[in-house]
Amino acid sequence: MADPAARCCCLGWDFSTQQVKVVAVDAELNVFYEDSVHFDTDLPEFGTQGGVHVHEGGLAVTSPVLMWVQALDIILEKMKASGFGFSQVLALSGAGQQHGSVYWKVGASQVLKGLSPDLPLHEQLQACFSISNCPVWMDSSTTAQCRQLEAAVGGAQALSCLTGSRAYERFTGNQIAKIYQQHPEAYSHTERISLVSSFAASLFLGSYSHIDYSDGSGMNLLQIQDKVWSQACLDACAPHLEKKLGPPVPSCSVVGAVSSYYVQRYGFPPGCKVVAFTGDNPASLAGMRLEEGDIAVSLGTSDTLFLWLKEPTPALEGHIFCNPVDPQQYMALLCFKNGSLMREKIRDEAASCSWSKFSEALRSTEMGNGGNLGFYFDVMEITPEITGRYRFSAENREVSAFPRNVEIRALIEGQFMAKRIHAEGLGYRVMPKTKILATGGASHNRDILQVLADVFCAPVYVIDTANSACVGSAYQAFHGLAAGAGVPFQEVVKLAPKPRLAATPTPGASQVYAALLPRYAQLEQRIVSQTQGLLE
Ligand SMILES: O=C(CO)[C@@H](O)[C@H](O)CF
Repeated sequence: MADPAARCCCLGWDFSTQQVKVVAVDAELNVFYEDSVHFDTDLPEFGTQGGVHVHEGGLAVTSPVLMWVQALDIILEKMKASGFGFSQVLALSGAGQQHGSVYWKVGASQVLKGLSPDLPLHEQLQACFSISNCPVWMDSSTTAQCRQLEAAVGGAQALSCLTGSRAYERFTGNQIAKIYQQHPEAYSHTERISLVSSFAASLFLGSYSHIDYSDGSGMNLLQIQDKVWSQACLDACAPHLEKKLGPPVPSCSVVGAVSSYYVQRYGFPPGCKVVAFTGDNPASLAGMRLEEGDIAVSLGTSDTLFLWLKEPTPALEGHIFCNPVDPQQYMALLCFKNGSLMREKIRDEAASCSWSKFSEALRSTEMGNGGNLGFYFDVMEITPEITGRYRFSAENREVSAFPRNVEIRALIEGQFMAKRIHAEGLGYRVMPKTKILATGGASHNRDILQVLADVFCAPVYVIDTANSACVGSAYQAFHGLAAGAGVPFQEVVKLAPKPRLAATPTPGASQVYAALLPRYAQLEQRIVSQTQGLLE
């Protein structure tokens, strides 16, 4: 790492599920410093596993808010000990795990405002939270509250049209409703409710930071078209909620400057700006520098799609958020649970546990797989809700098995056709300038990427997203400094390292999949209907 002591820079923070991470990015958009604090190993006194506590019954999942505070103390002390040049920091921004919520006790704002630079944060904020263990995105204990919210606004689709998603257990409005119902005292002693992102920004500001439009879209409370809280949703969750949330702001807003605590204790410049923090996924979209028409595919345990949308079509699956880098546009997330574990199972069954044999099978079978289509959901799929394996011949006749090589291609073509069909269901359209950015384990397999390029008929680039939320936050900090002059995000980040081209569409791919995609969609709907017992 180059000398971190004397380079003008912006900091990007990520308060994620398992750690707090920071990167420093210089004016040429090079990352020259990074550090992290892992909750389980660096703060063992909190007794978390994977940064969380899973409570009895496995539905309620929380994290101790003071663990997050103390992690910030530790990482700042590590940076100080390494001689980091805090005086060169022009601005900072950050990300937080989405949907989690923090409950500031009445009077906490005065403590935040008057922090003594002689003491660490966690010693001074001990009594500032009305809820010590914050619900996080892994919580699924609010099904009743989800049904109540949907009923209050006219149903699941109505809620999706209003807030970008139907009700989900992890979404913050439902979590707040549960706390109001089960801990009314704590709720009444709460003067401010933050997301993890705006909580982290508040620590730097020394006052309550606003919730940004993008992370606020993950609450089932924000009207994503008008960018204001939905009074119907607020009222359905808990009383006086608008006052406790404060007004939402655009994600590239400068929300203030670091408090004197950071100037005196660490040497930050008094004018160091704080740009609104946002959710980890919106920050990752910024870090990947997605543009209109692009799609990012994270090929991991679950496969996650990040979409840039101009005109969203809210649905009963997936999530539409306000776009973090262009307030007039949107982004969407689609999660496919049967990702790499499904690919590994078929590799073991049909390619003798060998990725090279798996790749050989893809190279030795034609695009379109002779019209054979497969659906492989060994765990209950999210998008859509199906489980089981289904195979169909070119004549749409269900068959019990495919030859090994056909099975392998049917899995990969099916996974990617599903992604394209459901992305288009949310309003996504492949455009002439579309780039597909691939990341995650399977993005190292060029033959898998070739199928992705063919199904989408678009070039596939590979990027390293290890620090995408942090790097995206640092880019947002630079963008917040420039946005005052109306400089668009893409202009601010044009010097950033470029992704590497990995695959381009095979000639004729467009015709092959134009024929297969509607068949795949019809067969998928047939399976959904059968699964839901709607067919006799
Ligand atoms: O729940 C999620 C998105 O909706 C997760 O990706 C969390 O943001 C992870 F922190």
